[in-house]
Amino acid sequence: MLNPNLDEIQLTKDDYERYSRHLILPEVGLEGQKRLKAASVLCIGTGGLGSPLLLYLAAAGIGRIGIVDFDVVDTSNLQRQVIHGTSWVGKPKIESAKNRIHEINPHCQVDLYETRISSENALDIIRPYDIVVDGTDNFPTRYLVNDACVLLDKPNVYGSIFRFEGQATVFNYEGGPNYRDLYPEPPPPGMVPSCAEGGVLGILPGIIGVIQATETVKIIIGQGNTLSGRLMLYNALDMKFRELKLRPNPIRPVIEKLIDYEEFCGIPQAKAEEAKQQMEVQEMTVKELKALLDSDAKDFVLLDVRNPHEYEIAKIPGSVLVPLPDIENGDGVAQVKELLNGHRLIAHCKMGGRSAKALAILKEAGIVGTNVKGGINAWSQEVDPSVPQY
Ligand SMILES: Nc1ncnc2c1ncn2[C@@H]1O[C@H](COP(=O)(O)OP(=O)(O)OP(=O)(O)O)[C@@H](O)[C@H]1O
Repeated sequence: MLNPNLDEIQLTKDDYERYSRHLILPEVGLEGQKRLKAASVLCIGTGGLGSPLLLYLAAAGIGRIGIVDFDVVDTSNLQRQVIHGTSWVGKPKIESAKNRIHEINPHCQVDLYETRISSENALDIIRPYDIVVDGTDNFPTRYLVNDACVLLDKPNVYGSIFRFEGQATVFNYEGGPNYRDLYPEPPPPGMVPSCAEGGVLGILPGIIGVIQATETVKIIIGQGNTLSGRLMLYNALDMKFRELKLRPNPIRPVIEKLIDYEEFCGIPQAKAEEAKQQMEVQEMTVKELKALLDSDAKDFVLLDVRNPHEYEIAKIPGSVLVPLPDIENGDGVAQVKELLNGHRLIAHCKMGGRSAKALAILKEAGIVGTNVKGGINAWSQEVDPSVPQY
């Protein structure tokens, strides 16, 4: 239970009406509603998870909400980031969120931090708030938010989503476990694909984000059993919830200060590897590819290494599909050899990364090819706007 000193907190006439369905719940009542009004919550990330949880925290009557994000609203966000509307595309997410929050509840104080939370600013940003809700989508930020919450002794309400599955829990609450008890080590860089690569059902963050909002409200009003010590797992396809027990690791290293989390998660090393891989393959622009396709040249094969369902969405005329996973497991290498039959190889994917990887594998099998810079997205932007970007 937070904010036990409620002497200074009064509800207005509008508050009584607005929160009447809370006030008649004995578990919330006047005292609980005052606690919500006195509370301050920092939401990091205003994307898939941040959107629904901010809507409900604002509607519930949280007195002060801080929002951290550096990004602008993109059209591809609108399928799940329901706090943002079409007219906000291209504008800062935090401004869009504040606008919508004040539409729902003008009494909520909203503090904006248009920045990437980092080891340099995290403690100053988090310190003034009672609870932190993590709505971000990457490992360095999750370890950073965890460690900052441990150092400042703040509860950290966690959620994450991918494709059709999500998880949620409460870290660092009343002596309970934290993120490092669940994941002592980050996964090897590149092993866990992002939602931008793997996709996500738009409704999924709504479910997980609303669970995060529920846990936040329960901590504030001191009711029910929180998810502290329990990791809730949700599968939307099976429509099943499961639970894992989490315990503080007795030999977990003590967190004494914030570190370089990009380095901890091996990201500079992964980027250097990727850059090296890309430098080692020959490249061509989409305009050069267009000129080649329009010419009489017939001495090449244009290989598309995306997945079959991406090929369904958009394709470059004349391209042949051999997905990267097939090349990785070896079957695709034989297929490419057969396709080439003495012709030269040009490869592309969505943005150029997967085709560079495919070409690096093929090179080891003695097949040298050229990568199309920027992939089909660049083709759509620079050559043929009728090809959809996704
Ligand atoms: N270190 C950070 N500081 C502040 N905001 C962050 C940080 N890391 C991630 N975020 C924000 O967290 C949100 C994560 O949400 P989500 O993954 O749904 O959105 P997205 O990045 O717009 O999605 P996509 O990658 O599919 O385009 C994003 O708005 C992102 O800008």
